Amino acid sequence: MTPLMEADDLAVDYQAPGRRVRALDGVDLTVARGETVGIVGESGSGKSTLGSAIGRLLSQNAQLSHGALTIDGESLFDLSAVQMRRVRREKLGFVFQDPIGSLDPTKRVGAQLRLALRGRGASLDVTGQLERVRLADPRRIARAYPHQLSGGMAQRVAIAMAMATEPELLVADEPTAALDSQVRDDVSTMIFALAAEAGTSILWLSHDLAAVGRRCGRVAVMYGGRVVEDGPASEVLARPAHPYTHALANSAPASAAPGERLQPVPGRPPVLTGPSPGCAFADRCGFAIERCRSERPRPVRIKAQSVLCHRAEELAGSAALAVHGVGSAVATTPPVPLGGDRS
Ligand SMILES: Nc1ncnc2c1ncn2[C@@H]1O[C@H](COP(=O)(O)OP(=O)(O)OP(=O)(O)O)[C@@H](O)[C@H]1O
Repeated sequence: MTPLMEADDLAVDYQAPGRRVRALDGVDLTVARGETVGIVGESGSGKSTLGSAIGRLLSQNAQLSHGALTIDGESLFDLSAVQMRRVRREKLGFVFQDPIGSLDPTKRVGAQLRLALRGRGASLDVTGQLERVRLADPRRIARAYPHQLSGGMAQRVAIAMAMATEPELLVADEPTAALDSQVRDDVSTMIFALAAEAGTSILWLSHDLAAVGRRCGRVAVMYGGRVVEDGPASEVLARPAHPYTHALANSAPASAAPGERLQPVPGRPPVLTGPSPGCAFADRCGFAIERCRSERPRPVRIKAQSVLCHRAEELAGSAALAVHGVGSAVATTPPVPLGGDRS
């Protein structure tokens, strides 16, 4: 069956002053209908570029270098602007980190919600849409301007807009990172519940491994603009098969026992100016051999995981990649199931 979303060897560059930055260096990833996929990785690994590419919402200085991105079999970079707007309207929803910045500051919430819903086949019942995202006193909220809302309220409005048409895929780029910790969990729970009701797949871009492990069925780990490990969240986070996932999982806050110091991933992530000749993690990897620096790894299957590492088979199951903590947090909480396949 055609996957809902497929990135095939997707490479995207940014032209920055005086240099070119390769943000995506051959991403391979699929999202099936009804799946919840978390994308994790350090800053600069390419998560937001991938999320924006899915809506063809990349900044003007971005350029597709090669590869393809399809939604429901339609190749996004081959569509006209009109066709792309249709795909966005009918199939995609987006929620970003900065909720107030994603709303129009000059328009009342109700007016912009109505504008966003018009022509999208969604209910124009603005109050009802605000109630769905559990906003108390929706009439008052509809009359408010974005600056009169708290971050949590504004994010709920943005979620109402994104979910009103029951999109097939919701791309959520760190949607709770700017919120207070007590609101964060409520907002995440609500997004996953609304998606489950609507049968919407989720691509959840996040730094928070533990939250991804609790909420997503699958996790894709990005490094240097590639997906270096992909598989069931409980497996990837508890029994990583890529040295980078291992380092990341051990640096995640949930992996530290009380009083224990986190072990940051040693070194700094790369800023690529072109295709990486080998594994982009080689300079920071304790297991790297010469081949890692000169030959790009191809995907290897390790149990349910797909891994980009020359030494994955050798390292599989060894104590060298044991994770403390974050994996057990994941294993005890099954991900929220989605509402089923709409095809
Ligand atoms: N508009 C831009 N112009 C130039 N370079 C950019 C631009 N946007 C992103 N980059 C660069 O592209 C690379 C990937 O960035 P991206 O924002 O996609 O990563 P990320 O994993 O989402 O990071 P974060 O978690 O910090 O949001 C980085 O090296 C970043 O500096």
